[in-house]
Amino acid sequence: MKEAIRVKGLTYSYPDGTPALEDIDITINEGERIVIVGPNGAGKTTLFLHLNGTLKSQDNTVMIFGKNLDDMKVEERIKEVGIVFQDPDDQLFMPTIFDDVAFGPINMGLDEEEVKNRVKKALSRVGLEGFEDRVPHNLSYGQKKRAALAAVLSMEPRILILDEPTANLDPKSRADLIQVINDLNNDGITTVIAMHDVNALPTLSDRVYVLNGKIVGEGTPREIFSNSELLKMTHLEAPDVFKLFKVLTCFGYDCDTLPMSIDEAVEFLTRTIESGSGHIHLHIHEHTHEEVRKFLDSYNHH
Ligand SMILES: Nc1ncnc2c1ncn2[C@@H]1O[C@H](COP(=O)(O)OP(=O)(O)OP(=O)(O)O)[C@@H](O)[C@H]1O
Repeated sequence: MKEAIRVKGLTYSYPDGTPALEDIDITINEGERIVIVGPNGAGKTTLFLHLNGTLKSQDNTVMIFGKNLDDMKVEERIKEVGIVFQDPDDQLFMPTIFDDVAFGPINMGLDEEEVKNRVKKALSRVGLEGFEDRVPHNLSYGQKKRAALAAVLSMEPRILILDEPTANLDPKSRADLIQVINDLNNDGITTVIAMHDVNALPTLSDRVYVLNGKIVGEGTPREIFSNSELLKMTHLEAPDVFKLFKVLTCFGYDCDTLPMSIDEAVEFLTRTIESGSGHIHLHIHEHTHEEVRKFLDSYNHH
């Protein structure tokens, strides 16, 4: 498997002396879906700015598809790594959506026909067909988020980095955007996402890095959310579904199979019911109120 991103020993402090990253080691393979979680100020944005070369690192600290990022020209970098920032207003600054989505391809020196094709394709990928002449400022927040994604997709990067893609979206827009991101990943794009939304996290990641200035944890979503020490240390919460099922079934059930998302919960319940043996037995009543209380408290204190 090809390595898409390798970060080795990345340490960074801002010019005013604020330390942001310490000795970061990360390896991401092509096609992986990675989520980076961590509290506010953990260094997620700073890390992302190193991954597209906006912030400079030492030689060979950041390798993109085996090449030292600092040796790559801007045109080469934007073909490999696209970043969608948290606030779409940071990315939409032209008079029309067409201009915004065409901006990257034009700067890549593509001809007019190819620019038009790319804009059309990118807008269609995010469900904004026909939005070419719209004024970015007048779009809804959810539409702006999708337009900002289209403005990056039009450069057809092999690695897509998204900072808080699901923040402040209504449930339908959130689900739609998750689908778009997963479709892009299915087409082979490596996705690296920073998010606080732990409920959406399992639907967007194969592997998680927990960042808190340093990398303090790495593993599958299940490994991360089963590690209560790590959750406590980083003030992270497990997804609601996982917490709920843990409370309902942990007493006597195999915690390794507990669902982490609504989809997994539906699958889990269907499987359990169909298996016949399957009484989703609420063992809670067999335990004292005090035990259950303690269990819930251990979560609430994160
Ligand atoms: N331009 C800057 N100058 C000085 N310090 C900065 C600058 N940008 C960020 N920092 C500091 O670097 C640290 C990491 O910030 P960063 O924005 O990377 O965290 P984050 O994980 O993205 O946070 P959030 O979840 O709130 O978006 C913080 O202490 C922050 O105050």
